[in-house]
Amino acid sequence: MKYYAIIVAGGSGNRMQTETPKQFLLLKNLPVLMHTIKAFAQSDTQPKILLVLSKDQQGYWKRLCDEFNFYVPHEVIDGGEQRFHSVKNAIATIEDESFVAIHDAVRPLVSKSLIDNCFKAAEAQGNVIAAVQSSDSVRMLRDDKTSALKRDEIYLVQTPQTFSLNILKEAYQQDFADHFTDDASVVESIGYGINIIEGERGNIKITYPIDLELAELLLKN
Ligand SMILES: Nc1ccn([C@@H]2O[C@H](COP(=O)(O)OP(=O)(O)OP(=O)(O)O)[C@@H](O)[C@H]2O)c(=O)n1
Ligand SMILES: C[C@](O)(CO)[C@H](O)COP(=O)(O)O
Repeated sequence: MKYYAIIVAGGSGNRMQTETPKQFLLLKNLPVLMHTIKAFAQSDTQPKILLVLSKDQQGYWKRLCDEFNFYVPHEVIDGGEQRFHSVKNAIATIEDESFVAIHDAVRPLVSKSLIDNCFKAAEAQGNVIAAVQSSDSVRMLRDDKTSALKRDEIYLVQTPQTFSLNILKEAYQQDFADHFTDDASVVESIGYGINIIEGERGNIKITYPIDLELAELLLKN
């Protein structure tokens, strides 16, 4: 069986509000994206790495690779307008029967074991996404009223999100919809049930400046 990892790094990081997009910011003296790619390269599964970058950031990435002597093999693919389109562009380049893990470039603390367990579980069940249960109480706002939700029924979704290629090819033929915030929502909308594997509390997504500070603290030397 063949294995692929699609690392999506085609975003502009508006919420981070830094001039340099967050995937290139330094985390313990190495760009965030290099930590993420290394995690996949060091996994037992050894997936082929497809890196999605917006066209206008590809030159910058090449210069960073030279500067940091970063030689992990990977193929660069053009990003799209939304995360959905970036993933779709990468899927279009894969042809062989395979399992594909899709991962946010800005989740650099993902462990090798979570990556391997996601591939194993997806092979057994067709798809799996990493998620953790909420440790906070949760409320829903609807029509100006808030109401409590049952916390143990709520999962906070992470990546990797891992699928067989044929499921992804079918799902990503759809037009984009605003509620497609991750790959599971795209796959679910054509009728597949989504399986969950226990994620990692440390597998944070760098979204706001405080997340980068947290990642610095969490990253082992
Ligand atoms: N057109 C896009 C948008 C996002 N992403 C990637 O999807 C991941 C999760 O997205 P998010 O955290 O929202 O990143 P940004 O879109 O860059 O951030 P923001 O929403 O704050 O602008 C990131 O690794 C991001 O680079 C992508 O590949 N292509
Ligand atoms: C895919 C994701 O990381 C799962 O939590 C998340 O949905 C990405 O959302 P964003 O708004 O693109 O950051």
